Amino acid sequence: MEEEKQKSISPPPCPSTVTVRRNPPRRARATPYTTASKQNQPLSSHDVPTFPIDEILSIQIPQSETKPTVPESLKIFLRIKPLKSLTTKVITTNTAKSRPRNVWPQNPSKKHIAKENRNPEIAKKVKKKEEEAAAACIALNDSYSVTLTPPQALQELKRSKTEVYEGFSHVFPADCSQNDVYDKMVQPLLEDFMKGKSGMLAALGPSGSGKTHTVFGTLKNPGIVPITLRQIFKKSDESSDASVRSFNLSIFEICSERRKGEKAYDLLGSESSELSVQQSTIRGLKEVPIHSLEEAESLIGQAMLKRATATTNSNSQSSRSQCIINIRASCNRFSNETKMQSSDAMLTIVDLAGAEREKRTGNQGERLVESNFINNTSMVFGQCLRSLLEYQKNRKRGLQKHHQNSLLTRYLRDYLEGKKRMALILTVKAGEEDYLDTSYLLRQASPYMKIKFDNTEEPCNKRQLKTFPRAEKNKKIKLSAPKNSQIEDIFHEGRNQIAQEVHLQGKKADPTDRSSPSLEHVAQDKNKREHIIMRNFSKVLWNVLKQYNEKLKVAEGEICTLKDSLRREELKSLGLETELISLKSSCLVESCIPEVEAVVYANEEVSADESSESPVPSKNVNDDVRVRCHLSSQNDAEPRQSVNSEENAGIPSATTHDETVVTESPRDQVKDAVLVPCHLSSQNDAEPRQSISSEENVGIPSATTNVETEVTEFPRDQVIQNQDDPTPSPEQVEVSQDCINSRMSNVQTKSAISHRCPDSEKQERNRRLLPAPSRSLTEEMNDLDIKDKPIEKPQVKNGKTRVQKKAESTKVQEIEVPNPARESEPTSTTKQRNGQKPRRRLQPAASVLLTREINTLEIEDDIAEPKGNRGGKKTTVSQPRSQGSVTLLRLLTDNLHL
Ligand SMILES: Nc1ncnc2c1ncn2[C@@H]1O[C@H](COP(=O)(O)OP(=O)(O)OP(=O)(O)O)[C@@H](O)[C@H]1O
Repeated sequence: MEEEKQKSISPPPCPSTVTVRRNPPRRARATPYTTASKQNQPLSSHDVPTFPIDEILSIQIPQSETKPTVPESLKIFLRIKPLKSLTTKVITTNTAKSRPRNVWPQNPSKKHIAKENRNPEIAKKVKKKEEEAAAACIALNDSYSVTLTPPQALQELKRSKTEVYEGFSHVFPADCSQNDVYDKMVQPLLEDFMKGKSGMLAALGPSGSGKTHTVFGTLKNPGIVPITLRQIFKKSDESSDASVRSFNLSIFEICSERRKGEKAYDLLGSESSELSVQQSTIRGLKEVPIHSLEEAESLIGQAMLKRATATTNSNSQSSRSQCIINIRASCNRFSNETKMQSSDAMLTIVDLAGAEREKRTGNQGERLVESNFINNTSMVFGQCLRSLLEYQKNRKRGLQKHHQNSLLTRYLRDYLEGKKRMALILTVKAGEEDYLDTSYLLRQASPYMKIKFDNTEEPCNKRQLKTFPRAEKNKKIKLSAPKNSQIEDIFHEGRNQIAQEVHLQGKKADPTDRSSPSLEHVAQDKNKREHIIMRNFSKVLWNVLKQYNEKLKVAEGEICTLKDSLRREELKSLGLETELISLKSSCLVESCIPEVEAVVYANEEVSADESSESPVPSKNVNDDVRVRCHLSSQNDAEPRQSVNSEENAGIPSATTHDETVVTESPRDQVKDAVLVPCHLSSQNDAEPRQSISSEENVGIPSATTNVETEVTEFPRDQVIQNQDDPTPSPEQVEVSQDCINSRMSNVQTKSAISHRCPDSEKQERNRRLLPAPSRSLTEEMNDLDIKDKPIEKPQVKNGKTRVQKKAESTKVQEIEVPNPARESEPTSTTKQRNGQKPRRRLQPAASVLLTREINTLEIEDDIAEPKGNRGGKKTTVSQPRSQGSVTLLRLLTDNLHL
């Protein structure tokens, strides 16, 4: 039990090997398609679906919904100044106290109210004034219209009548507050300004109508500028990305100096901060960043103290200049919350100097000049708006460039040309004495209500185009999925560029709008653009693939046709080659035909001679072609002579060696004499019968031919001597048996070549045996060969080798007719061809033998009787002597004078 407890308590034994897998293998997530295929059955290669290119191409891309941009009309607000009596009372009071100039507007109404409360008489007077004011020339119909009623005096004169002016964006009654004005008029502009849209607000009205009061207000009753700044910082505090937005404030005025024209002064700069003006550009304007409301209010109070004012009959602090306040908002980076892009926006508020009449103001001198400048500026401003209105009614007329007539209008050119949003607030006085001023203003400004403004912030001039590089960026955008980082980068780049331009130009108080479209809109456009691009790209790619497929098919067809043509050409080439070979062979044959024909002709001749007369040597024993050709040539020339000579040469030899045979049968002797060489060769060779035809005496001519050839090689002197002297010399008569044997061995060797000849007739001849009496003839021939030996052998050998080479090359047995045979022709044959008679070369040597032989012959015997087989090999015994042989013998006998 204790052991079991110990085991249970003790930890399990450590295994011998531990495998620790630090990074388990990961598998790809199953896609819906793979899961579906796994559920059904394994996917085979044939089940792979095709790429749904058709479906992709059939997708209809929704067209981008282009919202029609509704042009916004120029907003004109009307604010009615409170009671005239109050103002006059205030004026009188102020004149009495001589209020200092350029002091922050105070709230004198409360002071007067307090005084009124303390003095009941004053209160009564005020009520009377109010009653008079109630009978003012202008009456509020509703929030959008007023009724202007001329004074009674004017009505009686029928110079004017009651008029109703309607269509205002809002009409602020006399008892409205500054906040009401802000809420109705400034709030929409401020919202757009915070989104990056610029705007402009201008106050118009006669002098003392409350323009400055509406714009700036007082400490206790601040105007739209302090309220706007307050709202700006309030919104910035509420927003989480307030740190990324910064505001700058710039204030300057345009006034007129005698003989100097219009001048611009920076109200936030030093004392003598005059600004340089070039066309519509004001350089050197100080732009002060504002970080809090207090800082902004302080700057505004500072600017108001610097503004040029003067006391007139209409206004104790009449503004003598056009004052422009610019609030520029700049964004440091992209804000995800507000979706605002990092572009600057400018909110411009203009406090115009009130047009004034000389009679009412009583200005003289310099003030009158100022009044003219003010009136002129107001007039130009009005002309610009009227021109814009007329241009929008009829664009064919073109936009009149009245803005060039004043610095203010040049500066506000974009607004006055309807390119940017702006709003106007008309301040009027309601007293009867102010009827003319009010009527003039309403008549002038009421048509402005029809002016339209495009609600787009796209710039139109070149200067502002530089601040919007978005269009160029879209061209360079990559075809990839949109990413926030990319968008941020793009907007950062645009912001940097804008910041750079602002650094270069914005510091010079250029109030032009640098607004940009929102980020959301840009992202949607980008997505749509990429989608369209990808769709078009896929279509183009598909078409290209189709075209390549068609080209591939065409190329394959061309390849097939080329292959067929190549086969045909190969067949043609083969046919041509075979034809060429046949032509070559035929040419060879034709080249050999004459010789062959010569051989055939010679054979025919020989056979004819054989059949007619005697066994003329038609075939050479040696089968030497050279010899045969030689024979043929001889036959062509004088075949009979050569044959006869040969026969003559052979006959005595037989008689010489075998006298007994001759005595027995001269015919046989003659015949045997002809067959002597063959017989001799048979003695020397073991197979003479196979190569020599005894019937046709083939071996004899060869022997004789050889002899003849050898004889032709004799020196001419010797031949001539032989011819002249028929008696053979002892040297000629001496015949060496050994030489004869060697000669015959050569003959037999040569005959071996002829074994290749398939001629059956030749073979038949070779089977025959040579006659026995030919031994004597061979002895005679050997005598001749002795002297010719050193000369004859090389020729024979040459002939043999040539024949062999030719036989090996052509392998035509019957056509073994080389030309070298002719080359090696003896001079005698050449002479024969030339028509000369062949020499009887053997005559001198054979004549001796013939005389011996012929003496023993019985010429009268026509047919030689066989004398028996000498040596047992004579097969031609029974052959009768031909008629030719007999004739030959007779001729020999006659010629030899036997
Ligand atoms: N709505 C108003 N409520 C009370 N007081 C007003 C109002 N409008 C103007 N005033 C007073 O009228 C006087 C003249 O006003 P303001 O100076 O604003 O006129 P203006 O149009 O600017 O004249 P100018 O063109 O000569 O500068 C100021 O003292 C101002 O306090």
